[in-house]
Amino acid sequence: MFAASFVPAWRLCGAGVGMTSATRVTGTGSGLGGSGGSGTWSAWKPLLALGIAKCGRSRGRAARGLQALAEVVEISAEVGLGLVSPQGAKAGAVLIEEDPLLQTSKDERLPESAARFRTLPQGTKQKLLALAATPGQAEKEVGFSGDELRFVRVLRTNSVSVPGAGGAVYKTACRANHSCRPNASLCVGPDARMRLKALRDIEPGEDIQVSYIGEGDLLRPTQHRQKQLASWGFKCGCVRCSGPEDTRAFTCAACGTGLMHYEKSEVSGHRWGPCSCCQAVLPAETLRGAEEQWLDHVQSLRPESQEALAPVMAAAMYEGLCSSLAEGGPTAGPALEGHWVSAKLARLAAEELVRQRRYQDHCRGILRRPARLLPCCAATCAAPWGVQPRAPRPSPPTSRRGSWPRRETQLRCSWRSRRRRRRICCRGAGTS
Ligand SMILES: C[S@@+](CC[C@H](N)C(=O)[O-])C[C@H]1O[C@@H](n2cnc3c(N)ncnc32)[C@H](O)[C@@H]1O
Repeated sequence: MFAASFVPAWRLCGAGVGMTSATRVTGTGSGLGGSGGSGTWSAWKPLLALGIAKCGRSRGRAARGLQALAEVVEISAEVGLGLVSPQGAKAGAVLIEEDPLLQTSKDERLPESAARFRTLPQGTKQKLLALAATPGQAEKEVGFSGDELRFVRVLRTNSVSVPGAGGAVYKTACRANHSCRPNASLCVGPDARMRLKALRDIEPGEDIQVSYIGEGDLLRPTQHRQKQLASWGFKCGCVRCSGPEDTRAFTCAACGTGLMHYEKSEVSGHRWGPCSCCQAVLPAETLRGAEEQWLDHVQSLRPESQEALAPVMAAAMYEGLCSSLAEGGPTAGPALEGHWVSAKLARLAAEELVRQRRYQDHCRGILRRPARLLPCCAATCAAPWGVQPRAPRPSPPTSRRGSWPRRETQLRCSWRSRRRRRRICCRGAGTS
């Protein structure tokens, strides 16, 4: 069905530093040549200066002569246009608030969308056609030409999924470019109104970047993320994609405390590096085998028949992982704060704990792990389960035996002993 494939679901995700941008022409409207990579710029100058000024709550700002929180600027010939924050913003600030130019329904097919496009007012058509349009699979574009072909491509490139409905396209928010460490997030309500929110403090002049892929994918290794992004027709060069791999670290089986990071190198090939603590090197096959085993475990949580059970099983697996890492042993495991498998298990486990309406404090502890792995997740990780990241802690237990449930106590103990061992190890390394 068309709707499932075209809505690229720019899902919500977290913060971090953005991609560096090259040339920047801050938008007063006159500076753009035709090199944005997306076509009909000349018909479309006013967008450049609009920033937040035309969107909902920002009307007041514009009237008071305040600067926009987000402006559309030219980033580079390759990237095209993008959003920038001229005066910076605090975490949680709404940078843009706007209604869609066009909404599509859930099971709508391309010909139906194209038919609807034909009936739109000329002004709306122009605004839609001015958005970026990545060529897609030729077979899906058969039968379209001219403006309709461009419109179909605009839909594919810019459509944002609306909860419980189909997709929607926005005039300004759709100018946000992607980063695997985004600093902003697209939040769309069931009414399709878009709020682009800062996930962390944004510096004046910094690019505003969102993630086009879901949080689950965002936690996964570079190669996986690049594959997901291929349909937008660019190779992501963000700090995470061009820097060291941050989601495939294993704990060292030799010392039980250090980490072995997966190193990306086009020249010498990809490999796991030596232990950060004892410098031991493990054969690549050992680590690959261990990783595949854990991937199988996670895959086994997938089948729909067991969907309801998945969080329960994940909680048990996560608990097992925590204790095996705490105990050390002959097999290395995916690091709690450095491997996407642990992060995924942690999130599913937290889901289960929230479902049980127990272990709220413990659950926040678990959620902090993927958040540390990818700090941008801190805000959004908690949201789906209604856990407020900054909710007050419950009063401490009177005695460990007394009020804390057994599982909680066990996990806390194993984490604590692991932390203690790491401290000892680091002290040892420092003095030798
Ligand atoms: C939704 S549009 C974003 C706005 C677009 N840059 C424009 O000029 O309107 C998505 C397109 O922007 C470009 N893009 C987004 N993020 C990018 C990135 N990190 N690196 C290179 N190109 C990117 C790609 O061409 C992608 O298909």
